[in-house]
Amino acid sequence: MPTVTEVYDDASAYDDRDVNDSESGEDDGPAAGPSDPSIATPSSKKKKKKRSKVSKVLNTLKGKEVPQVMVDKVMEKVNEEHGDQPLMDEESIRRLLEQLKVNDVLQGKAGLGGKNKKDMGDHKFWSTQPVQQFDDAPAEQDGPLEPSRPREEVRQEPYPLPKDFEWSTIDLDNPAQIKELYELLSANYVEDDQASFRFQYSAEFLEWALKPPGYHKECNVGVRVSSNKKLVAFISGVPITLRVRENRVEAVEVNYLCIRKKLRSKRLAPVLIKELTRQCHLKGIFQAIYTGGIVIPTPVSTCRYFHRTLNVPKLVDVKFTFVPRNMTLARMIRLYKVPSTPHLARSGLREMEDRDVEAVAALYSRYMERFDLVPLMSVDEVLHQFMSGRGVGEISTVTGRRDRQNSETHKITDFFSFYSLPSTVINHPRHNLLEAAYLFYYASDVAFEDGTDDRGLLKHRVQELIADAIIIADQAKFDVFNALTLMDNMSFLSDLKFGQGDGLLNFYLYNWRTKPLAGINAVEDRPIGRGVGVVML
Ligand SMILES: CCCCCCCCCCCCCC(=O)SCCNC(=O)CCNC(=O)[C@H](O)C(C)(C)COP(=O)(O)OP(=O)(O)OC[C@H]1O[C@@H](n2cnc3c(N)ncnc32)[C@H](O)[C@@H]1OP(=O)(O)O
Repeated sequence: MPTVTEVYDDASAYDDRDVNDSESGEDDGPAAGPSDPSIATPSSKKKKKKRSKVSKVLNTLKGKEVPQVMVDKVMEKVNEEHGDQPLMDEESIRRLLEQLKVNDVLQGKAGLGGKNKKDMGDHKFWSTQPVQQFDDAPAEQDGPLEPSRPREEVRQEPYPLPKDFEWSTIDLDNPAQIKELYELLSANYVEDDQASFRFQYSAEFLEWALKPPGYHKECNVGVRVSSNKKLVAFISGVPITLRVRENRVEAVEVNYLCIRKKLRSKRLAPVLIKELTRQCHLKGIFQAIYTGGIVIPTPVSTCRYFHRTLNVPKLVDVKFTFVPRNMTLARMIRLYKVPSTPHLARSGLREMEDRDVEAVAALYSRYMERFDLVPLMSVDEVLHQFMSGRGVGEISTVTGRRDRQNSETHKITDFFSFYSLPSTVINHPRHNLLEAAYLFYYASDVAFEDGTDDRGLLKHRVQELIADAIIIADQAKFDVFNALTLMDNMSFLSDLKFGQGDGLLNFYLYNWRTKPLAGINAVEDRPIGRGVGVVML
């Protein structure tokens, strides 16, 4: 990983251009689709007619999947008779179709991106689990779906595996075993719908993610082929203390469920999940949090991925994004150009250090009160989450202002953090790796001043912080900066030129009932995005 230190040091090279400024003139529409679909026609009557035509075409498509061929067909239909002045561009149409899909999913009608094509009621495994089912009434009261049990009432022997396979606890203190896990995930973990990109967690990153304070080694559950001991499946759970609305919940964060491609669709996943659940029960843990692109019973919230383009030529080359019709590559490069030095370098932005950890922990705890689903972190956990990931691609910064009483000391007022998670570019002649940065946690004490939301002060501050995160990521040669519609992210995504992605991430709670939390939809008193305050690695 390139280091970022020189970025902070080079404050003299401070570039005063606002990261929001489009240098390419007013006609430079957003390239990767941050804007709402627009219909640019002069007369309102004409507009109405055209809109109804658009909705007619779109309505016929409700509930279906959105392959490229369909986008092309709709584009052709919507734009026919409009010659040089198309009503809607490709990206807008795709997004509208995606939106229809989202609505269907939320209504339980359809799966996403072909990931679960079966009927939503037909979940042989999940219908037996203590999770909210699709047709359950919204939870009146928060709490567990089934009671915790004493250790002696928990099944003592492992679940049976198909013959030829055996259980294997992955020892994270053994570099050879971490390497085996890395190899399993590199070849078999999460891919996008088109199988163009696959997450590539490094071995060091996995070690960091799977060894937080108090982790249980038995919760790294592997499956091997008995004859040759090859690792073919894995699931993990690390301890996490959650606040779900007003309840404190001791849980595990489940991640890295993976089965070798050749062994898919053999109902091995439910066995892995049950075995991990058993291990957790033996430790006295009866709740879990997990995320996934798949829709199963029942998301407590759904967030969308947004992407801030950095390396335009590469992203176009690998087809992560495309040059829209009304744009050239050169204009797109100008549009996404970022300054060379963080703006806050002047006000003390620097890498986080051990001495900051207590202040960051306090700032984090107070800031996270803004959301309904958050990890509660001890000082040790803050140390682990924001400092121990350093060598493996995590970048954490703090900024602050001088203490009024003592001009020598700084008071930490803000922090932000992001991490590196590259993806393998599958079958590309020139590029092997997409270097992606993912926004992690951040906080600002501006949130604690009265009326800051009304005056837009917090929005402004968070925007400054994330603009700097983008600059640092750009300097560190990341190709793209990703964020989800959670925490306060909605307040900067569009201004900082994030484009809406195809991917949705569903959040799930195991054995905990609560009403849906704000994600892509607002919920009661919470605006869009502001329910979820959990970022999973
Ligand atoms: C108290 C402690 C509790 C701890 C446990 C809490 C729960 C944790 C839950 C796990 C959180 C994981 C968080 C992450 O890591 S999310 C990342 C998931 N991993 C990947 O996407 C990597 C690539 N894919 C694969 O390796 C396989 O396709 C996997 C392993 C995902 C499924 O393998 P396969 O494709 O060969 O399927 P099957 O025939 O064995 O089994 C089919 C059954 O499995 C259900 N299924 C499929 N995918 C998922 C999924 N992502 N979450 C939950 N359930 C899933 C599916 O609905 C069906 O059940 P039902 O619909 O018929 O009922």
